[in-house]
Amino acid sequence: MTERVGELLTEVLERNGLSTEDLISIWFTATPDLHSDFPAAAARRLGIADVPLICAQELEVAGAMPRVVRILAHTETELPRSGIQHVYLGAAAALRKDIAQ
Ligand SMILES: O=C(O)C(=O)C[C@]1(C(=O)O)C=C[C@@H](O)C=C1
Repeated sequence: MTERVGELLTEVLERNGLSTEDLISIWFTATPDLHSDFPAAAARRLGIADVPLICAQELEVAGAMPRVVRILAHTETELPRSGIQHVYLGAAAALRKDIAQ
């Protein structure tokens, strides 16, 4: 979990030209089958220490993709909404083919 969440956060920051200083808060969700750690702990291991973080469980919907951590990050940015890169790694790219980069 730590490695993959770190990878996702790093991609979100890099692809949007952001640094950890631009982060206001981050909301994580994990599917109900993930129990090894809090995604927020992975963020702190990346040095994101002074940012409010929250973890919640994704809805348990029949047929939903298992083993997914989602991040909703609130950030400072000059980018217009159309310029924001939405990051879906691996199989998760199938979840939002319309916005996954
Ligand atoms: O964007 C995702 O990760 C999705 O799985 C899609 C979607 C949605 O329908 O918009 C579905 C469930 C999640 O809680 C978030 C968003």
